[in-house]
Amino acid sequence: MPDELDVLERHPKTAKPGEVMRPHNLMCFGCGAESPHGLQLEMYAGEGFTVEAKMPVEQWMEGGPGVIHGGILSSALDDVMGMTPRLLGPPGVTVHLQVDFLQPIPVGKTLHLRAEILGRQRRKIYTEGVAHLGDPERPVARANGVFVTVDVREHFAEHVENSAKAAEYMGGKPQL
Ligand SMILES: CCCCCCCCCCCCCCCC(=O)SCCNC(=O)CCNC(=O)[C@H](O)C(C)(C)COP(=O)(O)OP(=O)(O)OC[C@H]1O[C@@H](n2cnc3c(N)ncnc32)[C@H](O)[C@@H]1OP(=O)(O)O
Repeated sequence: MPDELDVLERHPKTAKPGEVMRPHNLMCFGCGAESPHGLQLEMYAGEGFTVEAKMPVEQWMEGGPGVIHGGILSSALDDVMGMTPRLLGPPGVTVHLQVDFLQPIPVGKTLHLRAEILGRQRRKIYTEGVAHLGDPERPVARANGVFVTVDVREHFAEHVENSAKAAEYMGGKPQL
């Protein structure tokens, strides 16, 4: 993370602490409530520059026998960290993701996910994510992500027709 950082300020219209945050997109693999094969994470704004979510570790998420697949865990951390730019204003897309897997995460447990903005410089938002199984003092994974804010209309213009929600997005009435 660079030394010279911008001042962080919560956007006046962002969710207040304890409120649910709108999904990136109803079909988002991480947070989309209509994504049929997705994680369907419900995210809550926390205090300061934080976002929280809980994810039951289900059988279909298995990687090694009885434990979560690392890619599923990475996706969940990516998406929770990826929600934090919304606390400041425009959404950001992941440009860098790093995950440390500290402990095996058993199927049947509930994963507690928390992301926090560490700093911002221009369009770059530096974040960290932590996962635990109920005891915040015993993290099972840690992550860092860098997100770059984008003008969503411009950024997705070339690809939005591939979305399952293309008609709504292109009709100018996105159901976010
Ligand atoms: C119509 C539809 C409505 C839909 C409404 C939905 C809205 C909701 C959307 C949100 C969705 C999120 C979903 C979850 C998170 C994903 O899953 S996102 C998916 C994976 N990520 C991607 O596809 C991003 C691919 N990358 C890109 O498209 C381009 O790299 C970007 C991000 C647009 C940046 O390109 P650019 O605009 O040309 O900017 P660029 O100057 O290259 O970089 C900007 C700054 O970032 C830095 N940077 C770039 N890459 C890196 C890197 N890898 N590491 C560190 N720094 C970097 C640059 O050095 C530069 O820094 P400064 O010059 O300011 O110091």
